[in-house]
Amino acid sequence: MPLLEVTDLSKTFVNRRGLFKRETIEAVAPLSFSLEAGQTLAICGETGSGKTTVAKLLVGAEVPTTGVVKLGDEPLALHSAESCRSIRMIFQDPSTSLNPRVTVGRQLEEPLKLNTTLTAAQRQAKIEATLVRVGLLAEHADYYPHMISGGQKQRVALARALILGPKVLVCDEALAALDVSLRGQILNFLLDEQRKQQLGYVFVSHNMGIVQHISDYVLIMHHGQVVERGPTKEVFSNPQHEVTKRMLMAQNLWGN
Ligand SMILES: Nc1ncnc2c1ncn2[C@@H]1O[C@H](COP(=O)(O)OP(=O)(O)OP(=O)(O)O)[C@@H](O)[C@H]1O
Repeated sequence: MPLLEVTDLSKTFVNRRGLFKRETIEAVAPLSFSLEAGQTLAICGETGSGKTTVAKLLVGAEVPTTGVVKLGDEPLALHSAESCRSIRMIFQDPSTSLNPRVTVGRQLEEPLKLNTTLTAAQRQAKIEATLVRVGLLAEHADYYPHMISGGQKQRVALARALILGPKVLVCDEALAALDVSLRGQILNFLLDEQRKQQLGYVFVSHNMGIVQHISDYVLIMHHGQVVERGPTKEVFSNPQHEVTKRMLMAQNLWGN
């Protein structure tokens, strides 16, 4: 049985234009896919293709127009404790996703307070262990975000995503803001965690180099539709759709 099974997930936004006019945007046309434990599915596409909307639908940050997300054989209810614990998201820019006025420790404690029955001492121990797990120090719990570097902030974001022991991580351009060497370190960490914990990753990115390195399967989106899908190796070595070819060529990964 797949770890995550998505059936006919779609999102249509309705924007008001003036008093009487409405404009509908089909950001994601009905989309189905499944993800096995320990595997990575990449969702790629150019700007505005619907990638981020898919990521937000998976973690319940947007309400779907249609569709079901199942974790194992259970449909996930929006904002249920189970979905908050099991599917966690890492955003592109940790400097905007971390609260500048709250210490790292308190930001990590928040999901524990909301989703577990751990005592204060148990929460503290969990926070320190998780900071060490992502390559930081226990003392970083007392720091404010402005006191640490961009790479360390991304590790805090990882710690916050991992602290509840999720089964699926959704990474939306999570490495885009990092320089190449930090990106390599975080990528290796993600791959290591995946191997140890059998995590499933949904990796949203327009960086085809990273996608090639990290993913087993790939979906290419264009204007809300999936235009190409398959095992990453096959799609990258023999792209069929114009958009896939264009993205690979633009990043010197095909046809040169
Ligand atoms: N809250 C919203 N209200 C109205 N339209 C929206 C909303 N969020 C996204 N859209 C529209 O849905 C479409 C898909 O947007 P989305 O952000 O998912 O694309 P994307 O592929 O992630 O793009 P990018 O790489 O630029 O982040 C776009 O046309 C966008 O303008």
